[in-house]
Amino acid sequence: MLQQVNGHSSGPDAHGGKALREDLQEFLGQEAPLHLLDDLTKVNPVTLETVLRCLQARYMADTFYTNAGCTLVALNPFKPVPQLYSPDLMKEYHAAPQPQKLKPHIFTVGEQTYRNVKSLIQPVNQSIVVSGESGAGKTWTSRCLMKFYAVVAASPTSWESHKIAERIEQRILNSNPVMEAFGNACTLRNNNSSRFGKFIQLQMNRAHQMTGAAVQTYLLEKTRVACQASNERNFHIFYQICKGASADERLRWHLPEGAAFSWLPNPERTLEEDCFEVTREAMLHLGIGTLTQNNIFKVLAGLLHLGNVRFADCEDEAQPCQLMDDAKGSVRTSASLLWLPEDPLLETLRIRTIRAGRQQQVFRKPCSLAECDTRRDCLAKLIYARLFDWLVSVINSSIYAAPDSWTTFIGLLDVYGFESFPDNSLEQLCINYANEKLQQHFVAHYLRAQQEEYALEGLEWSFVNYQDNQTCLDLIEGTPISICSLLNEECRLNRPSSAAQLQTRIESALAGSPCLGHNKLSREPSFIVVHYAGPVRYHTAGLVEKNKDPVPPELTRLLQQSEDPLLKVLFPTDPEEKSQEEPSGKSRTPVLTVVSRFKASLEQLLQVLHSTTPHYIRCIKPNSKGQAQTFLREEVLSQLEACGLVETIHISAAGFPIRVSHRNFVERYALLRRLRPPTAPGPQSPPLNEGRSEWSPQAAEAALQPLLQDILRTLPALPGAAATSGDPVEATPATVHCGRTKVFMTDSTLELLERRRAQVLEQCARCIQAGWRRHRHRRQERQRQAAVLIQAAIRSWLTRKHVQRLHTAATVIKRAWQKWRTRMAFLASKELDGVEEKHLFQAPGSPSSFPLPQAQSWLPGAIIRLWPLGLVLANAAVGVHGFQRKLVVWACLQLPTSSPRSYTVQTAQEQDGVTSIRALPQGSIKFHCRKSPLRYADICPEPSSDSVTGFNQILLERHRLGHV
Ligand SMILES: Nc1ncnc2c1ncn2[C@@H]1O[C@H](COP(=O)(O)OP(=O)(O)OP(=O)(O)O)[C@@H](O)[C@H]1O
Repeated sequence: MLQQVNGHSSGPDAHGGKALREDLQEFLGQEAPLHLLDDLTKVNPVTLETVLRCLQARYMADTFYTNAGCTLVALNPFKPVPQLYSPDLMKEYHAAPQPQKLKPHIFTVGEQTYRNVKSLIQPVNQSIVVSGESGAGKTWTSRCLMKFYAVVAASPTSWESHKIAERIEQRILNSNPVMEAFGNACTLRNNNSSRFGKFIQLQMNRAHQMTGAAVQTYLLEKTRVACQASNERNFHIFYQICKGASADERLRWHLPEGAAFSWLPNPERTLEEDCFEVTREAMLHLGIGTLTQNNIFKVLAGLLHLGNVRFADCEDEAQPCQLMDDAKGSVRTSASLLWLPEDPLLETLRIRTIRAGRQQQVFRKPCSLAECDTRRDCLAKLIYARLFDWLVSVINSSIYAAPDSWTTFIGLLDVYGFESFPDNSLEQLCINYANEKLQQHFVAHYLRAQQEEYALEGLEWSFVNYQDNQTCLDLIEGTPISICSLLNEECRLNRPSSAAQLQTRIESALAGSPCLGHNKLSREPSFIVVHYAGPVRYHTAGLVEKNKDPVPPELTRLLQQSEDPLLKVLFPTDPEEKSQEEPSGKSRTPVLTVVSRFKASLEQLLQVLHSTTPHYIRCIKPNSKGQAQTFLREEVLSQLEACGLVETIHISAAGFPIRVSHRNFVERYALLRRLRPPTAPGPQSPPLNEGRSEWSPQAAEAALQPLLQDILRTLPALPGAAATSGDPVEATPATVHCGRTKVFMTDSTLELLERRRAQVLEQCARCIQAGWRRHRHRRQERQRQAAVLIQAAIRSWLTRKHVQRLHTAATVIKRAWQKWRTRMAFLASKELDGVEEKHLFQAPGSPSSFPLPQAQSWLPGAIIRLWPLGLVLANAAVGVHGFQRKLVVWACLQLPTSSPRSYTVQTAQEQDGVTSIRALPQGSIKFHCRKSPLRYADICPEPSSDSVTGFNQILLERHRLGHV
């Protein structure tokens, strides 16, 4: 059963078949919800058959994406699916708190990588490997992912940076139609097949905005320029020019309507990729102006005409091959379009120059017909390959970001899928070699590493057998002897060897390899390599030549003579290059073969991949005809087997795809200990850099253990949290395992841990906020108290100053009052003295004549007693005037009415005041009452019983009475 599960069984035995049928019957019971299973790991049991049924059910229900553990399986719908890639859906996945909870989609992978970059968990850089057969949808998927990043990684803060980001993204997206026009072609398997591998690095700045990109291409199938398989086409760009050029351009490029070109097969087929305008527009956006574009298209037209150059076989070997009659015009047109001199062009195509001897003597040897054709094809391939590389460099410089402007990247790898044709050659060997390498990377990343690590970490784990392709890789690229080394050796020795000889050499040198096979029935010399995806037979004919990819130096020299501005850029006169391109047979410099160049670029790519967190999208082609709603089980099955998907599902379902070192785990999740009930104090986190002098890995591990256990003890809290998410699988207790140096967990556990961590961080943030508010309140309170204190001190100081001023004023008043009183007393006494004297010497019979002793005895008392009352009454008698008033005053003063002449009262009510009272002795007493100008004169400073006081007091009272 296990063998079947892993797809290794050669044929089901009776018992296995019965068991499988039973399983299937059980499974059939669940068939109804089959299309609802988002993850193939939930299919039970995980067999090719059940996985296939699940995929088919989903495909028929128009559900094209399914998870397979850590991999996303993408089925090609072969029809436009509205809303499946809409910007709204992109935003929905981007905004989702947990995109994994949404339906499986390439946007889930895109969002996951984007969040990983943001989380800064090592390794920060991400890569997405999109693999699958030709036509399975790799390019489509990469394009959609680029659009996704263009939408989500473009939320810059300022308008200016928004514009810059938009421009960069637009350029990155514009690079697609240009590269597809020049690098894609219609093949038997895909109308828009990428004939090159592509790794795009989307570079992001600290704010996680896309600031630039870099494109690396691999192994362009340049032979297609000059040689196309039947029913296939040349690169799209040739058809675009021929169909889309204006009348004027046709004239300039010598492309009349309906012209036949031998390198332009099947021109009658019209594809949507033939849109010339789209390519021109995109080139313009990438900074390739109309002039340069026209130059490029002129050169391409020149290549088309070159393809029409035909030679006739010449019987005399000493003579160069003659041109066919109808080819003369083609040579002329081609030479003029490539801006090359016509005769040297023709001569270079037909005559070989050989340098030999110490003096490097030059010999000229006419080429055979086959050689002429090869040289012509080589010239075209050389120009096209350089043009493609130049375009990639222009695209790169257009989307380039300075190294200090980006910090992280997401890499998108779109490589040609595994290929197996009836006739396979060096191209297929390289492509399948690349796929083997990527498969190994995948295996190393997910399967082998996982299992080896489990064993190392002491985890009990029932291992799954997986197909290790190292033996196959050893056969292809191993040292000291492998297919690559043997091919390179042939090129280096430059010895003439037939296809059969090469086959024998490979078979004898690598006889011990289990992955090398031989088809004895085949008439053509070949060898078989048993790849992880199946055996492929490679023909040895032409293998060495293709590997050499020889460029006759005369061809390069010829192109260096061109006056064409573009060709001048593509073929600069560089002496170093010249010496490299002229390897003599005895040269010791290692020959740069196609295989060695490809191997080097592949190793570089794998280095980048190894330094990133990889994600895998396996594209599956439901049928080879490109029809919608057609699911051919056999074809899908072979693809599932080829990509080792079932093994992946099986191991991912039961394994722990997440592993974190103890140290990182403690660093990140130590705060979860806050979730523990406060009664049990746990161990304190040791400072991670403490005690460097005595530091040892073992000691550090030991120190981390209690902490780790403490954190893991908080995990019983997790099922509760899981329950809220509504997924009972998350509540499984055995989702975390603590190994010797690492903690292993499932995706769902990691998700829960992250959620809990976010909760704790939120609590912490709240705590900090509360603390800060408390602190701020306290500080404000202290400030308020201090202000009150200062205000009180100032007020007290001001009051004291005020009282002092009052005191000084009172003293001044007191002094003035005393002075005034003394003066008044003096004046009064003086006046009285004057009156008395006057009275004494007055004639008898005057109205106020009293006997002196009597007057002396009652007068002062009467004055003192009566004047206040008199004044009061005098002033109180409001409304009484004239004599009546006098009478009132007299009455009040109890003056003797019998002798009215003895006193005089002068009132002036109309002025609110008493002018004077004159009483007995006549004219002896006179009070001058006047309102005091002093503010405090109403207060008697030192009242004494016998002093005359209260003038002003009386006046004030009177005044108040007047107001009543
Ligand atoms: N998600 C999709 N929705 C609709 N059509 C799709 C989708 N994916 C792929 N296709 C269709 O399938 C065709 C082939 O896809 P694509 O060119 O991406 O394949 P590929 O794997 O890149 O092939 P190759 O390796 O030959 O370049 C596309 O031209 C398109 O018509």
